[in-house]
Amino acid sequence: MTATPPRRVTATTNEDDFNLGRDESRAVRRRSLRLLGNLLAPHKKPLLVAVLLVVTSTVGQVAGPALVAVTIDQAIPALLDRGDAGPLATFGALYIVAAVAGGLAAGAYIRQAARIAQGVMLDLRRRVFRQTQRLSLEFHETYTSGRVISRQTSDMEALRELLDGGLTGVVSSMFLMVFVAGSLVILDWRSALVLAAAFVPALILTRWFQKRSQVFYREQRTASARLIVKFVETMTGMRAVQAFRRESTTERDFGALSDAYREANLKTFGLNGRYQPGLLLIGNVTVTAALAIGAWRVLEGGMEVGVLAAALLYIKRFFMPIQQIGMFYNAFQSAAAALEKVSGLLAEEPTVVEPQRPEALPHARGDLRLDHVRFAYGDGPVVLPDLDLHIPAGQTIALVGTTGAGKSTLAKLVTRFYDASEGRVLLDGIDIRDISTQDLRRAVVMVTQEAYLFSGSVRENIALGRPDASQEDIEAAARAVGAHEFIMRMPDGYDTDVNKRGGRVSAGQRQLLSFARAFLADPAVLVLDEATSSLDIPGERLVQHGLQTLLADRTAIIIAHRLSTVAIADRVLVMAHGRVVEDGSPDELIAGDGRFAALHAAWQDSLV
Ligand SMILES: Nc1ncnc2c1ncn2[C@@H]1O[C@H](COP(=O)(O)OP(=O)(O)OP(=O)(O)O)[C@@H](O)[C@H]1O
Repeated sequence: MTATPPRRVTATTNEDDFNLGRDESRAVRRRSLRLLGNLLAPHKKPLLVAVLLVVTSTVGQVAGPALVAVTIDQAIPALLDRGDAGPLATFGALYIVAAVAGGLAAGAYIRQAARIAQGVMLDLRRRVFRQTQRLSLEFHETYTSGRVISRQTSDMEALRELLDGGLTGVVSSMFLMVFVAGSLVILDWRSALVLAAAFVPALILTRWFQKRSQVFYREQRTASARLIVKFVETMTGMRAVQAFRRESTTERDFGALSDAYREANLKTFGLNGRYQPGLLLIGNVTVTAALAIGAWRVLEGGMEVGVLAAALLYIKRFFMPIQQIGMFYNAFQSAAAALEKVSGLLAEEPTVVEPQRPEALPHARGDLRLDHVRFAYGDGPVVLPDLDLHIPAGQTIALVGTTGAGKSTLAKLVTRFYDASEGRVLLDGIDIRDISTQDLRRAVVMVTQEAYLFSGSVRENIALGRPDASQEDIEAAARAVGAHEFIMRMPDGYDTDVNKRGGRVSAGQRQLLSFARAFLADPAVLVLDEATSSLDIPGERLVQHGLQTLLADRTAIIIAHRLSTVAIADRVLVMAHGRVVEDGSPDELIAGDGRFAALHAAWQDSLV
């Protein structure tokens, strides 16, 4: 028995686990913080300005109670005892100045923070988009598009919510707490001791809340991502869902996932429902205790009334921001969990890497060689054990074989969507890993079954691989593959929008458009996954004719599903279990008694 190979761990491997181990959790946190630091780095100066503004506004706020104390203890007695209104006017004016300066600075701080936050979001959105395009096909085949979508939508939204409102509040709250505590120590250290005693249970409660909510918020993010994945999957697979009457099953699954999401949300709210009243209670008890002790000290003559009033105001103010922090903790946890996921996606590395020192290949001839290629997807079983193959320039190969034989895999290796696990793929004698992606993509083009059309005009869709192509070139390509006539019959000809009414094309027409696209790109090697859908006979003839024009003079590998395609090939390769089991011209193989001869006979039978 062979031992199972260890699971390959990449940055996104553990993103669905919301109960991470201690080390893993730390590593994930560190990764998010690194990303955050990286995102904030270009905003150092604006950040400094924001800090100065928040400090100014906090000083304005903490000045209030201190001014109340001196007003009660000095200014009012001065007026009452000596009829001197001077101190009252001075302290009153100072109070107004502090309030106005604090308010203005707070406003400016909010605007400054918003500017930084929007800058960070813009940068992050772009990074995620760039990264998803940079990552290799291997990543996209395992990390579903729904997940990428939830990274770019709901996770971004969570971060935006935090940066737009929450964070600004939390930062100013924290400053306020520190300044209030400092002022209280200066004003009356005994009252500060009462506050310090209350701070301990508040801290314990906050820590308890933090720990549990971290798990709950991860759970919430995961549940929300699962919901989006399910939704996107159902929408993209709507035809299959309806064709196989899967509506009730998918609805049930979606319902269960929605329910899990609701549960996850409820858990976080439940936690908050205990945390906030807890804090409120601690705050009120502290104010009461400070009042009782203070009143006793005032009676004993150890404390002035104004100082007591100011101390009580400070204590009340100290607990206000904790509550605010508690409230924003929601947004913070959500955003932290979102940042963890986004940072995981950003930390992924493409499996197919651009060569360090690429060899130039501006004009490939199209000579292909697979030199003892061995291949497995990730840690999976070996799909191609040992493929040794030479395809001279200009040859048209038809690949046939049972399903799962490895035909598409071979195509993905030749186009370098994946790299061989062992052995080499050579184009004109150069290892394709040493050819720059740009040269390789120009030399080798893959036409897939789905013949994907992007929103836009027919012209733009044909010119996909050569956006600077002239109208003449585009039209010539369309004429060559036999697409010109039907394009001209469309409402706006080449300018018809493929997503609008009248721009909808049939499966065969779609294929012709993708042939025109490939013809215009003019690669030396063409890899073509023939559509399995059967076309009507005129449609098939049209496509066949287009295909023949497209193939002329280039090296071509066609994953063939039609007998007519095999007939135009120079050479047929029959694959089974990742090996080439028959190799020869169509005529040679038909004359023999191998698999292809049997397949050919069956095909012919199906045609009569
Ligand atoms: N992305 C992937 N990850 C893991 N295994 C894969 C992946 N794609 C294909 N395989 C496996 O590799 C093997 C070969 O698949 P491949 O798609 O190359 O076959 P094929 O000959 O093109 O089949 P078909 O004619 O049905 O398209 C199959 O066993 C398949 O399960």
